[in-house]
Amino acid sequence: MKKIVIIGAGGHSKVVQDIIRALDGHRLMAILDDEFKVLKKKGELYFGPISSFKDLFIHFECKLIIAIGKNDIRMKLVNELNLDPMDYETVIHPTAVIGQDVMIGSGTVIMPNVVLNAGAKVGNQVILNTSSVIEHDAHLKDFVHIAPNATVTGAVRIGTGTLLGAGAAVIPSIKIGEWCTVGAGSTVIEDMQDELTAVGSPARITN
Ligand SMILES: CC(=O)SCCNC(=O)CCNC(=O)[C@H](O)C(C)(C)COP(=O)(O)OP(=O)(O)OC[C@H]1O[C@@H](n2cnc3c(N)ncnc32)[C@H](O)[C@@H]1OP(=O)(O)O
Repeated sequence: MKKIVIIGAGGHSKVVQDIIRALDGHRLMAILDDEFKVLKKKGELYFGPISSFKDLFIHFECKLIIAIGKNDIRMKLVNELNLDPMDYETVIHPTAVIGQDVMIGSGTVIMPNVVLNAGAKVGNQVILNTSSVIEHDAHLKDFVHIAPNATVTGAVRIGTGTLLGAGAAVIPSIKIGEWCTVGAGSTVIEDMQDELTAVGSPARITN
């Protein structure tokens, strides 16, 4: 039975907790967030500040998930914790459909009803949120978040830390840079350089 420690106690964490409960062979052991001051067991679960993961790692063989939706904060924490990628659990909801020759990085969370098609590559600490579709041969770098119902079509490239908003779509072979934001419901039909925001259909740059 894999023991799972979740960092983060917000809305995204609630969904990740549900996924762990839905997975055979996994047991949720702790929720860590700096809103908790000291490590304490309540019922079946430990609650404590983020730093208390070290105590848990000493006493138990466990894996960590950073369940924080904001890409920059997730990256900051990964850098601060400086752990081996093997210390992070990669989570795939049982209803997700995963194609052949797919690569999925460490700490990545794949939510219910996601479709990840053949030849896709997904980096570390990525969120593929509920019912998103990642088509064949698309490549997503680390810390990307594909929000619910968004569609990444064939051979698209998405850079580190980019958020594709809920229900957004990207047409085939488009390249989106690092730390971009695509508004909810928008349609990206042209390449985007780093650190840009685009909204609308077709999506237009707003910064
Ligand atoms: C499980 C979960 O909940 S996952 C959550 C995933 N998150 C999302 O999907 C949210 C995505 N975020 C958005 O769509 C936001 O609107 C952003 C980031 C694109 C823009 O946010 P802000 O910077 O606060 O922009 P603001 O609201 O001031 O709008 C700026 C302009 O863009 C327009 N705009 C903003 N968002 C959109 C959008 N999604 N589509 C079209 N136009 C938009 C506004 O109407 C406004 O236009 P105006 O200048 O003509 O009045």
